[in-house]
Amino acid sequence: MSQPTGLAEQPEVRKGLAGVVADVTSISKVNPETNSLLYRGYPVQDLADTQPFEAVAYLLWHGELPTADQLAELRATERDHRALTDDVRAAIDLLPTDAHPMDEVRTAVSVIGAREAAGLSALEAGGNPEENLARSLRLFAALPAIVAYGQRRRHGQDVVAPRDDLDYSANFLWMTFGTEPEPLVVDAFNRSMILYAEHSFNASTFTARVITSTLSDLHSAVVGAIAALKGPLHGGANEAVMETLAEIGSADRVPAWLDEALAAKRKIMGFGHRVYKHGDSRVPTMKAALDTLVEHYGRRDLADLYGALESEFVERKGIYPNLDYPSGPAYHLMGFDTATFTPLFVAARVTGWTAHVMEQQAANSLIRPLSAYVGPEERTVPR
Ligand SMILES: CC(=O)SCCNC(=O)CCNC(=O)[C@H](O)C(C)(C)COP(=O)(O)OP(=O)(O)OC[C@H]1O[C@@H](n2cnc3c(N)ncnc32)[C@H](O)[C@@H]1OP(=O)(O)O
Ligand SMILES: O=C([O-])CC(=O)C(=O)O
Repeated sequence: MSQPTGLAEQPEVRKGLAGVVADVTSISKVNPETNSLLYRGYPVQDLADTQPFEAVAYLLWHGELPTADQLAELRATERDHRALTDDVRAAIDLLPTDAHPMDEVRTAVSVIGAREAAGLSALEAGGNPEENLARSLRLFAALPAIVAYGQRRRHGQDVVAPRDDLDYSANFLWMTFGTEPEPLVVDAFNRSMILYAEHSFNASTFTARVITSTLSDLHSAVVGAIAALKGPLHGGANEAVMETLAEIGSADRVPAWLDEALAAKRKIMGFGHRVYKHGDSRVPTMKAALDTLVEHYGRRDLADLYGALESEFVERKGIYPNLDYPSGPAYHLMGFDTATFTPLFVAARVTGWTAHVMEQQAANSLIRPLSAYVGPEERTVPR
């Protein structure tokens, strides 16, 4: 066996692209020093306090908040495309009922993409800015019915038709549970959608931009982004948080559980972040929404467990919760299955992903980094 190439001769490698600035963006600014997150210049917590999610989607796509007329127009189009279509339902129904809901959502977006690009060459499918804006809005409108049907199918329940008298968040909850949602729950859900909508060059968004950079189409980029988001180091953490809390069971068991988990070098899901090292800017807003739900549903036990794990882990490791930590239990209290949590993240993040797809298309350069080769030197093939 020939010797591997000497590492000493290699250029500097930034493992995981940590600290690498890959491009510019005007969509959001993550600032770990001030622990702030801006969407198009607006603090995310202020958007969560004041805006419906549809207005934030508009902001991410267009760069400005909508006027009343622009919001009404967006909402009218959203209503036109919110029902589960037959092709998507048939594709989901082909999957095992215990398929992971992220696989259902990924498949559903693939089906929509094939429908939208039917008859187009790969180059044509890339589309122009106007077509991609329209595709983004239709996909945003279609996702709630897909996520809601996924949860219902696992419980042997049929589709609930959308209601035109309800806005995006209330209708999402209606299609999932088939009951009129309470305003307090709608408000907490709306906040979670806004907080999850966008976060600069995270792994799934970067995946979408890599795919877009090859001149592939918007739906292909979103399918790739969904695949990246599924992983527990990224969006899949909100699901894993709930599993962790269920495994621990109660607040008094936290210290012993943590002793074992840390001795086994387990990652504690919902804690830590590649960019924020002193706390995630979105956590206080989502934690406040969780507190409201805890109060509403009378679940002090869950709040105690949540608080005990947070304070014990922060004290021992100095690693803080990320957005997935409060959103997991919040979605649980709203009545979502644990496996549905990451698809909810998809429904929110599709706004940020598609905004990045359009930004990438507007100033494209093929994303193709270099690698430092550490395999065998050139050698002769045995004959
Ligand atoms: C919406 C989102 O996507 S937010 C992220 C959601 N993901 C999670 O919650 C998964 C749990 N967290 C993690 O795995 C990490 O914190 C990540 C992947 C999010 C960030 O990772 P990185 O920036 O690469 O940091 P890295 O993994 O190198 O961690 C640095 C050190 O802190 C430790 N650490 C970081 N997070 C955790 C954690 N959640 N539990 C235990 N230890 C942790 C690492 O083991 C490492 O320790 P070491 O230096 O002794 O090896
Ligand atoms: O930014 C990241 O790396 C992960 C994250 O918090 C997100 O995508 O919301």
